[in-house]
Amino acid sequence: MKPDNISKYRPFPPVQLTDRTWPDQQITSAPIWCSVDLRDGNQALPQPMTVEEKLEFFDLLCRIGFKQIEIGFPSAADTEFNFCRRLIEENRIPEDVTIQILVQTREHLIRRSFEAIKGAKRAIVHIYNSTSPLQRRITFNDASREQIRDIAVAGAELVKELTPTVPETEIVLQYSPESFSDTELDFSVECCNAVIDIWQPTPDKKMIINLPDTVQWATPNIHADQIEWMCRHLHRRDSLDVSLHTHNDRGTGTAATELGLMAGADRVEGTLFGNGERTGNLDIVNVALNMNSHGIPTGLDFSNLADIRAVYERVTRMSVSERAPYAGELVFTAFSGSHQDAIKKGLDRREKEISGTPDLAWGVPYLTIDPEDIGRSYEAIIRINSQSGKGGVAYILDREHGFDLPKTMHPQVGKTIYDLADSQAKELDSHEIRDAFFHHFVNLCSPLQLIEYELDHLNVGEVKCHATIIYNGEEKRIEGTGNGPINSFVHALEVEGIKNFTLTDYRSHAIRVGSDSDSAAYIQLRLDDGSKTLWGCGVEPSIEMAGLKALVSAFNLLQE
Ligand SMILES: CC(=O)SCCNC(=O)CCNC(=O)[C@H](O)C(C)(C)COP(=O)(O)OP(=O)(O)OC[C@H]1O[C@@H](n2cnc3c(N)ncnc32)[C@H](O)[C@@H]1OP(=O)(O)O
Ligand SMILES: CC(C)C(=O)C(=O)O
Ligand SMILES: [Mg+2]
Repeated sequence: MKPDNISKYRPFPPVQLTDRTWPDQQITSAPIWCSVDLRDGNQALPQPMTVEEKLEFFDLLCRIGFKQIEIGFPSAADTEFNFCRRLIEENRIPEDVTIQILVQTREHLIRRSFEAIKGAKRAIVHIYNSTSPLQRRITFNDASREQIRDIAVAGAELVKELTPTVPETEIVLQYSPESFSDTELDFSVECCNAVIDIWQPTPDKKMIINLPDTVQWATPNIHADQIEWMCRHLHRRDSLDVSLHTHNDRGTGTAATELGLMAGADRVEGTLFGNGERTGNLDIVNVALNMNSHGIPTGLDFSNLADIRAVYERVTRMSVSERAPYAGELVFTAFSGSHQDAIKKGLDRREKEISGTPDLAWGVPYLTIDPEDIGRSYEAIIRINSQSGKGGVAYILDREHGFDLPKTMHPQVGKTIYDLADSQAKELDSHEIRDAFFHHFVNLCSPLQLIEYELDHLNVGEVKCHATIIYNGEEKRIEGTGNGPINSFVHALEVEGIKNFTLTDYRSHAIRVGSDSDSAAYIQLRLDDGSKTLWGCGVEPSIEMAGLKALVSAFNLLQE
């Protein structure tokens, strides 16, 4: 921001609430959720959804588990009205779902809204008028508090009068002092209480008071103070569902909602992935999965978040940011080595500990939830670039290709792969990593190549190996004896005068992924002068041949 322009902004005044209790509260259960995707989300789209797209989105919201869905502003336009009619006339609203419609507290719009909901089994009629000093002064031309309260009262009375005109519909009433976030609290409560006094809700027939953070002017703690203050001063608190509706102007929609719940709210309005006016509405996916991550069930099913996101992106023509919590492309991806190392260790440890303890507490560094719980896979967790470490490379080779590299081989392979990523200045995908691993470590054949070998079993624990090799371009037959195939082959090389190493470690296993008939063997050799110790790998259908090829690979690497 231009420094000279700072002086035109003012701090937001704190709420006088010294005995606030919300900081000590914990969220222990889910609120009532209401999706406003089809209204607040839709009204903020450069190209609003068509009726067909809204129908598809409505079905998606029902599948996710929303029981309250604001379907639009039917009095605003024919498309909105017709959408409402189609839902009702085509019987598309599930028994346990209540539609909600929004309307300004203006007579002709309220009347039209009642026409829109005719025939619905249940509907929330949501009326609003703006209440803040800024809106009173600017939008309503210096209207007084009384004039604004009278708009709310007139709207509430008209809704009360029209309710009997739709006897087949169970009407739930909702009032929002729009721009609540910068309205004086005593005036917000005056408007709300005036409406409550007209509608006279009871604990058995509650109404909804929605307190919108229409524009976020203040920090989330102030929002929480406002909600706690309202909960203390609203009439008939036990007959109300107090509802939150945060936007995200300061990037704190989620925080404001979570603190608002701690402050006593019962209900949350928001949208999938935070679509909505300006910086958006509250992202319900975010808040609901945050709750799940603390073990709180929410009634919303995001177990296949990728499919939900795909429908959302197609019908809204918006996109989910790569860093969006839970849903973003990169949020379960660790690029840096220390993260990769910790995640691999965490997942490995969990795999070992989980048997017999299916509800073992989740505890993997850097991952707040198990990606599998929202339909994302472990394969995508770690990606490799020049910032990656040995742990990540080993993880990919293990999880995606079935190579369980010996621990002391990790630094050698990791360095080779991330040097490659660095030199190519790009991220390597899992197949490129496998290819690079094969190119640099597996079945190497220069300067030494093993063409074939046979074994004669001489005595117990003694074998003779006959092998055909090519060494420095020259084909030779060699022979040696030992206590096993590798040992006898090493002696054959010794007899030929091309052994300049000591075998220091050996490991083999069947490959778990892909070509499952193959075995992998790893051999570590140390040069006789002690200057190098390196691992090589062999991959073959026969475990014996894999071992010999691993030895040849390590030998070749020592000669570089
Ligand atoms: C924060 C939110 O998201 S609120 C929801 C906002 N969403 C929408 O408005 C989407 C749908 N709305 C629309 O399409 C249109 O606004 C309509 C069709 C509903 C109404 O259209 P119009 O009446 O032609 O225009 P518009 O909305 O600009 O009306 C402004 C007038 O209504 C008045 N007004 C606005 N809200 C209210 C209210 N709740 N009660 C009484 N008057 C109101 C304004 O003061 C203004 O009055 P003025 O003309 O005397 O200055
Ligand atoms: C209509 C109201 C609830 C609204 O969308 C807002 O204030 O943001
Ligand atoms: Mg809004």
